[in-house]
Formats: sequence, C-alpha cells, structure tokens
Amino acid sequence: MAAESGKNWVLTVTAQTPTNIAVIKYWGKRDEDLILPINDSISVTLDPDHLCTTTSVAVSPAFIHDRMWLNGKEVSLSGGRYQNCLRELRSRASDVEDEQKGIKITKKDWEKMHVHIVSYNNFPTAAGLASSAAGLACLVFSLAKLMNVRDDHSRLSAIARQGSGSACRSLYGGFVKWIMGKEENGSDSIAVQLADEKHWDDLVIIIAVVSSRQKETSSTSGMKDTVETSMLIEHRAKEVVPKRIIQMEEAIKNRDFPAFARLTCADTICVLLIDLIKIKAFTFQDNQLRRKMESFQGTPQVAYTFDAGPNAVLISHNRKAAALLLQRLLFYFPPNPDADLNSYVIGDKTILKDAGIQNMNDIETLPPPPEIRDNNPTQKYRGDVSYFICTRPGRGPVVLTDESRSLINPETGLPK
Ligand SMILES: Nc1ncnc2c1ncn2[C@@H]1O[C@H](COP(=O)(O)OP(=O)(O)OP(=O)(O)O)[C@@H](O)[C@H]1O
Ligand SMILES: C[C@@](O)(CCOP(=O)(O)OP(=O)(O)O)CC(=O)O
Repeated sequence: MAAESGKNWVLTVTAQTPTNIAVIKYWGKRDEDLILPINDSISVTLDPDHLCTTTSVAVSPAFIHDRMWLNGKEVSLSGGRYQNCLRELRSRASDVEDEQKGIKITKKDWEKMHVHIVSYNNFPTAAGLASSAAGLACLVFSLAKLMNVRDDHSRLSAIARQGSGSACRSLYGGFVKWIMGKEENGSDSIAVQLADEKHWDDLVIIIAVVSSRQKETSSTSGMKDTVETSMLIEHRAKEVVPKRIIQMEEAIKNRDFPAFARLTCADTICVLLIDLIKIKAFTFQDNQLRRKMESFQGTPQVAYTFDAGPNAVLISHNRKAAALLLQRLLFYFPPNPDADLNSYVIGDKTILKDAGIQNMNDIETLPPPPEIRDNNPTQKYRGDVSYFICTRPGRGPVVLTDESRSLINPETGLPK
C-alpha cells in the first residue's frame, strides 16, 4: 500500500474540460456497452470560459469506496459506464510519487485504492447542452492525471467514449473528428483533432437555451429507438455521412463558411427528420427566424444545429454577422419584462456591445430587421427563449494547478 501507511494524506488533481457541439452528428450505436457508433462525427469544441466542467479527483488510503458528487449532490458510480471508465483507467495507471508529501503509490496499489470525484458543470446538466460530453471527458482526463496514465489524448478519448460517446471529442480543442473505427473491441474508435481553436477563431457561436430543464428523452435512448425503428438511419450512416465527413473536413480546412453552414444545417435536419422525438426542436426551428435568416443575403450567414433537445446552436462566420444575428434574435425573442440583460445574454458579452445593446430598453427599441419588407406587424416570441449563450471555438482539457480552484477539501477528501 502507499507509503507512510497510517497517515491520512489526500492527493488531488483538478481539471477543466470543454463541451462540444457536433456539426456532423453521432446518432446510433453498433455496440451499446462499448459505445461504438455507426458513423464518424465532427464537432466544434466550445470555449470552456463559457461552458465547461470542472472536476477534482482525489485518492487517499482513508477512502473506503469510490464516491462521486455532481453539482453538489452525491450520485452513484455504480452505472456500467462509470465502472467501465474506472476499470480502464485503473488498468493503465502507473506509479505516482510525491516526495514532499511522502506519498508513493505503485501501479499495483491503484487496483485497491479508492477515489473521490467532485464535479461541477457551469451550465445545465442533462438538458441537451452536452453535459455528458464535458462531464465524462473531465472525469477521465482528471483521473488519468491523478493515476499517472501515460496514454495520449487519443487513447484517453477511447476511455471517455465508454462513458458517453460524445465525450471522446471533448479531449481536444478546436475541430474534432470521432473516427467510428472497425474493430469489435473499439480500440480504433477514437477522436482526433482536425484543427486547433486558433485555426478558425472568428466563428461565433450563439446558443438559444429554450429549456434548461432535464430532457424527457436522453440521447442514449433516443438514438437506440431510432436505430431499432428507422430504416433511414442506416442509409444516413452508410451513404450520407461518409461523403459529408469528407466535405466537412475540407470546409474546415479551407475555412469555407458557406460549405460549413450548408453541411451543418443539412446534417441536423437529416437527423431531425429521422428522429421523431425531436418534434419540439423542429417546431422551434421551423419558425420565422430561420426562414428570415436564410433569405437574408445570398450566401448562408448562419449555420444552425440541434442536439437531442430544443436548444438551438447558431454559428456565425464572424463577429459582424454574429452582432447582426444577435440583434435579430433579441428582436424576435425578447426577454420577459422581469428579466435582466446580464442573465439573458451570457458568455462572451462583447458581442452584445458590438450589437449596440447596453440595456433592456435597447432590446425593446430594436428596429425590425431589414429583411422585413412589408409593414405587417411582426410576431414576436417573448419569453420563448430562457437565455442566450455567446461563445466561440475553444481549447481542450487543462489541469488547474491553482489549489483554490479545487472542489475537494485537501484535509478531508470531501467536497469543499
Ligand atoms: N460533470 C459530470 N461528471 C460526471 N458525469 C456527468 C457530468 N455531467 C453530466 N454527467 C452525466 O451525464 C448525464 C447527462 O447526459 P445526457 O446525455 O442525458 O445529457 P446531456 O449530455 O446534457 O445532453 P446531450 O448529450 O443531449 O447534449 C448525467 O445524468 C450524468 O450521468
Ligand atoms: C445529438 C448528439 O449530441 C448525441 C450525443 O449523444 P451522447 O454522447 O450524449 O450519447 P451516449 O453515447 O449514449 O452517452 C450528437 C453528437 O454529439 O454527435
């Protein structure tokens, strides 16, 4: 067992991991336990300054079993997915030594030592904003650091994948591809970085959070139903996605926004149409705004996409287009009278400034968008959007070395 037995030392690591939004979606599994997809997917990692998971992990000889706290509440780690990740990580752990603290853990010790995991998402959990992606990636990344797992990010992505498919893409910043792989054991089903966040850093992403309540249907069960009941899903995976993946990689490489936007919208609509559970998202999407945005100027100004819920993710090709988009969004979706601007538009607030909006009155007095040519009163959707998040492509996981950012009390090994 670890050195200085009898001494209740606690060793901790804290990490921060981004979420990601797929522009070519993962939808459907060929293996439910190993979480192996039926198609490749591509995502944009979102800036963790705005949406992220922070996870602190600890090991101590005093811990009697593995425990996890999520957003302030203790949750069970008994689920197969968590257990698969923990088992994989333990089997790859290496010796850890901290001479200052007199700690020595051998590779073998990890089999019987227990960990505490304390995690916090700075955005709604299980509400269609990919909390499982950031959450499971952070769990795997932070434990890998604690356990001195020497695998590279691609190998770690294959472990995170077993926690939640989309989590494998959150091991990298920028633009990421999850290669579906062919092997039965999933060893080649890994994420790779296509380009880092600086490659195309003028993209602005605005998320319209329509509902931050827990979704009625999880992505896991939604895609399972689709695979079991839809004949179209196989056609999408075999015929449609492979071509789109090539085109999307090209669009990202060349920063070709019109191609990027067309492919993103086409893919989300394809999944929406195949998957009837998304009827709510479709209702939101099929509103005036999208049609107006599409008819506004010849080339696409905005890409839109949806995950398994009604929240819309809108990607603008630069800050100018984003400011115009935000003006239109706030014109059509003004907040309820009791809202305050600071909590109605969160994330990168400089886009608000670019849009010339400083207070609630500026929203109420926004002129109708120029594409409204007739003088008919325009329907507004006050209160239909809970809030907007402005963000951009962001970096991959990082270790937070500042002790004050740790979520674990270093004396007790329990949440602070
Ligand atoms: N920080 C975290 N640490 C560990 N597990 C987490 C964390 N955040 C979320 N999870 C797990 O992910 C589950 C939510 O996943 P789910 O796929 O239902 O929603 P989502 O990821 O928020 O939405 P979507 O995948 O549709 O965008 C939670 O119930 C929890 O088990
Ligand atoms: C619509 C999606 O966001 C689906 C994400 O599904 P999850 O990764 O949450 O599902 P599990 O692998 O069952 O945990 C599309 C995507 O992110 O590619």
